[in-house]
Amino acid sequence: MNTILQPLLKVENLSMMYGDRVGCQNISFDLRPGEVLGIVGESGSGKSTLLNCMSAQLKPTKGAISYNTRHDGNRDLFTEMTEPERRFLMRTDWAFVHQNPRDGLRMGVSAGANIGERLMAVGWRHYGNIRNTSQDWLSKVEISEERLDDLPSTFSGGMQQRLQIARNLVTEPRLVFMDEPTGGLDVSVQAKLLDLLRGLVQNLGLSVVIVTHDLAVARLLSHRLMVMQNGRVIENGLTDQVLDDPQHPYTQLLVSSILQC
Ligand SMILES: Nc1ncnc2c1ncn2[C@@H]1O[C@H](COP(=O)(O)OP(=O)(O)OP(=O)(O)O)[C@@H](O)[C@H]1O
Repeated sequence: MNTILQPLLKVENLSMMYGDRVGCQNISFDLRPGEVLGIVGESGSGKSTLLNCMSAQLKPTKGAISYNTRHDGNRDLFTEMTEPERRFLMRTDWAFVHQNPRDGLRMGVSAGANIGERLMAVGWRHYGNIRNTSQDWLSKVEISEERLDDLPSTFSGGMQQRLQIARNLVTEPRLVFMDEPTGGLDVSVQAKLLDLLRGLVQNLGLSVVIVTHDLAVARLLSHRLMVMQNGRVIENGLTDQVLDDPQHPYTQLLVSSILQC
């Protein structure tokens, strides 16, 4: 069988409860290689809970999540992988872009070290190569190479976010989780960042799960869209289809509220 066509990530009947409170409930879907999946919904609908479970940062109360590993095929994240194996995945095959770049960067070390550190985590040792690759990635995310030795705290919010993206993508992960990557930025900065992200995702053929409350971001980046409400997925389909012809009343409301803005 051609492994390329197999799902990279498989989520089956996933539920997460916080005591009596529902985080997310009965969620199932596959993520294929090279696919960008957008998750939208109002605040408190369960988007972050789902993203955190999928990225193994939160152990679901029920259900299964399996990942098609490079060497051992499909493995369940929680019943078949150990904690060190999950952490290794996070440093190598996976990446996580946080809404607040401060959560994804080390603010006390230089921009170059932020990028180089990820390379060292996957075994790079040659200082010159690490520095050159870090420099290349700075320019890929449109930051002047002269800023290589500067601390991220001397960067603007948009630059910090681009640095976080460089740090995450430098090791060529197969799967990238993004939590509101353009949230908290000015509209003009957002547009530029979105353009950059779209180019990188296409060129690198990344599989991405992106949580956003912004339908314009979802439309621009994602192939497929899941709409969440009260912890459940209420609509799921190709992005254009969901946004142009929403079936669920809540999605219709969401789409029409954007059109009225
Ligand atoms: N650590 C927690 N303890 C208890 N309840 C939680 C916790 N985290 C989330 N919840 C609850 O789970 C539900 C889903 O929250 P979640 O943060 O996943 O939503 P969200 O769609 O990501 O919201 P937002 O867009 O505001 O980040 C909410 O009812 C929330 O109150």
